[in-house]
Amino acid sequence: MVLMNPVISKLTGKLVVLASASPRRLEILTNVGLRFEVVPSWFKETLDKRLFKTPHEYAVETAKQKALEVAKRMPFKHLKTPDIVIGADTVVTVDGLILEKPVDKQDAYRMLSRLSGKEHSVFTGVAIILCHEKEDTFQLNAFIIDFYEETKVKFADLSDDLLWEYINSGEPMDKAGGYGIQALGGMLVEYVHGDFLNVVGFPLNQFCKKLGLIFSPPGSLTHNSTQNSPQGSPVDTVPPAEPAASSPPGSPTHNGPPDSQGQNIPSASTAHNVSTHVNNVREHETEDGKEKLSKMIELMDGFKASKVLFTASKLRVFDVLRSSKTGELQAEDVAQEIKASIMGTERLLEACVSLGLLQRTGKEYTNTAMSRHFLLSDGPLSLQGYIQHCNELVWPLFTHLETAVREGTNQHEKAFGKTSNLFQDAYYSRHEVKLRFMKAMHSIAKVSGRDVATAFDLSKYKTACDLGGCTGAMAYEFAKAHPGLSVTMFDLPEVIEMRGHFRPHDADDRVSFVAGDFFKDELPKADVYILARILHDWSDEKVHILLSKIAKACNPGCCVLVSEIFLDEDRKGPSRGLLQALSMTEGRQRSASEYSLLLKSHGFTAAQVKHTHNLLDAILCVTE
Ligand SMILES: Cc1cn([C@@H]2O[C@H](COP(=O)(O)OP(=O)(O)OP(=O)(O)O)[C@@H](O)[C@H]2O)c(=O)[nH]c1=O
Repeated sequence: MVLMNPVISKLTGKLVVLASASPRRLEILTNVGLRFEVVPSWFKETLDKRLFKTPHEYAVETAKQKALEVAKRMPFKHLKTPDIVIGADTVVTVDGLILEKPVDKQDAYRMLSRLSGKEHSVFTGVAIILCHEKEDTFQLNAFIIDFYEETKVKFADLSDDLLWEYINSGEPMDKAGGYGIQALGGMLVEYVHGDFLNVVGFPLNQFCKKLGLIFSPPGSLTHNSTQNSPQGSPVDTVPPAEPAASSPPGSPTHNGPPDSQGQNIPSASTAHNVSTHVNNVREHETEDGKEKLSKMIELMDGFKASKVLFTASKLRVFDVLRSSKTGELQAEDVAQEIKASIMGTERLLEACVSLGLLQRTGKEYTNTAMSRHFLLSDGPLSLQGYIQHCNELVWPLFTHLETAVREGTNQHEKAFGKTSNLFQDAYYSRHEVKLRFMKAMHSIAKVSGRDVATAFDLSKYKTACDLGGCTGAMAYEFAKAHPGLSVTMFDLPEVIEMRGHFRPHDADDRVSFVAGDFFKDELPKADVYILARILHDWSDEKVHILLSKIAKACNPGCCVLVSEIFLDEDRKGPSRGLLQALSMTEGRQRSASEYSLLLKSHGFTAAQVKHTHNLLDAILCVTE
């Protein structure tokens, strides 16, 4: 590729990391020839907006925290230190409000109807972190350059019918303000003043100018950066910290953004959209011991945090808060609603605040954006089914972990008094247990389904069969993502019987249901066989039986899409997969190459592997 911008070529040979899951940012930067890795940030976008004087300060601070989280995590978790980490955050502002990504369709409607007929601003805050690790330490020196860009956009007057048609297209859901100017959303726009790509998610022009300033000849920022900032201030030193997921705002190990109660005052950026400047993060002395201790404390307390999440979910705390008129309640009111003691409820709510699950202002508790996203029982991405499964099934199994390790067996019998293994066995014969299991699988499929369904280009295929597809949630995601695809969901008769509990809002007649046992019965004919969260449950022997049946059913050119948590090739992570393995019976967790080998022996060649950064990854293998 011809590099028109000489600055981009200056980055050759450097480990550049985009700390963003946004496919648009990836595309914009790839298009100009930048070589980089994508490591999506785990920083939760929960900064208290009220603490920022302007929307762009909020966007810049969020961008900075996203990038910092990745810069801190990489030396620890990826065992490599990036040279440059880029973070960004896009917000839409109208009527003094900051609009981020809608949590559901109603939210998208609220946003879009507010934007209708008006001019609004789109701000993207960007942080560029220049890092280098001090030799033989895990300390990271970091310089942060941040800036923002503003673009004005005017929407035409939009009828409700048009808005709903647009919302039902699914496009608004992962986009700030609930629209994508680069796609269908472009139809809503009357004019754009300013950088178009800034609206799409990344102000490329200003970014390249900033790089130009950073990588300009001697005397520039980077040349000074290992000693002093241009203002003569000390080098930023960022010790490695734990990921935001396990160290949410407000927790003891958290060292950056304000927590929900505003206890940590943010280092609110004074970023200006025309001048580059360097923010000084606190300088820390190396205190390796303290880092290790806080990691230990986090591990020791991990089970308490999980149980707080499970208990608050079981008591429906998040639903109760959502249902209140204003979305906020005091501890006494919550206690009354969940029929629990005031003191116990207050402690639970306070613990939830410390874990980033709730916010508290004065005495009023509200859900955080993360909880609204994943913890409302009727939300489109609700994890409540899986949380209930973890609480009722996985938790008891883990209380017997020591015996499981000593004996090398699954502890179902000890925990539940019955030998049980997967859906067919005695334990699962109870209706409510079956339903709970299906709800768990349903929520995983809902949350990961879109990423799995869009992981590969399947446009040349006409039919798919989702083997063991449980409630059909994944099958519907495939149908939604691929307009030319009909999907057959194949599962045990008792599963198919119960699918009535999970009827989708927008049923699609391209999805059909067939009852059968994939080990015993003939498989429906299809071009694509989907195995999502199936193979890990079975031994290699059983996997071979199933794959040979699929191979027989396949015509040349057909493919198998396996979706699982893929272990790293050295089996050192991700811990999510290795922790799950501890309560497994017959099955095992495997890496992408292990799956590819299993498939290869049945004539399927691994075509592509996709790490989705969601709950499940995916591999596509094609018949030779
Ligand atoms: C207005 C507008 C926004 N977007 C997307 O909205 C997301 C904003 O969210 P974010 O929080 O800044 O980023 P993210 O997607 O959550 O990714 P991450 O950086 O990992 O937080 C980004 O994707 C943008 O492209 C469009 O694609 N088109 C538009 O017209």
